[in-house]
Amino acid sequence: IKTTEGTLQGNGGNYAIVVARWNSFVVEHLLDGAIDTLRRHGISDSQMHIIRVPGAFEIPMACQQAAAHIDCDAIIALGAVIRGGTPHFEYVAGECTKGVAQVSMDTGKPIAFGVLTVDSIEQAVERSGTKAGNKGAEAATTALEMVNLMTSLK
Ligand SMILES: O=c1[nH]c(NC[C@H](O)[C@H](O)[C@H](O)CO)c([N+](=O)[O-])c(=O)[nH]1
Repeated sequence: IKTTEGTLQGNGGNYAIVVARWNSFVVEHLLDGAIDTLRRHGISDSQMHIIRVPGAFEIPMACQQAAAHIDCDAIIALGAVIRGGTPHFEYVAGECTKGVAQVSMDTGKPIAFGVLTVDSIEQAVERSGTKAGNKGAEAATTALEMVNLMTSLK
């Protein structure tokens, strides 16, 4: 059975990292995890481009513009949508998730989804470098693998 899969080897790919400013006390740890993971796989800082947006709702648009105008082989989307007791959470989390998936398919660019959608600040802290790992680091690993996969499929 022929199988193609991406390795986690460093590569010459360029990585756009779209980062939301909302809940930055958590999101900055996701960013640190993503950058550290890329560096440890041999990606140089010159292969990374950080794009900052106000909140998760703006992430899809920034991903779309990055895919269109920036030389990037993959995008890493980082943010934290924390349920604040308002229905706002549902709309923001839902639109961000749907928007990122849509942009990835429309542009053919891999977008690693490192946007936390959690019920509490504690859950967000757990997923940004404590008990439940670092979702930013995981997203960076996904991006590396997808860049290598895309190369293998060509
Ligand atoms: O990134 C987030 N944006 C949030 N809202 C802002 C939104 O992403 C937009 O920036 C805003 O609506 C302006 O368009 C959040 N909440 O409202 O809870 C949140 O938890 N996280």
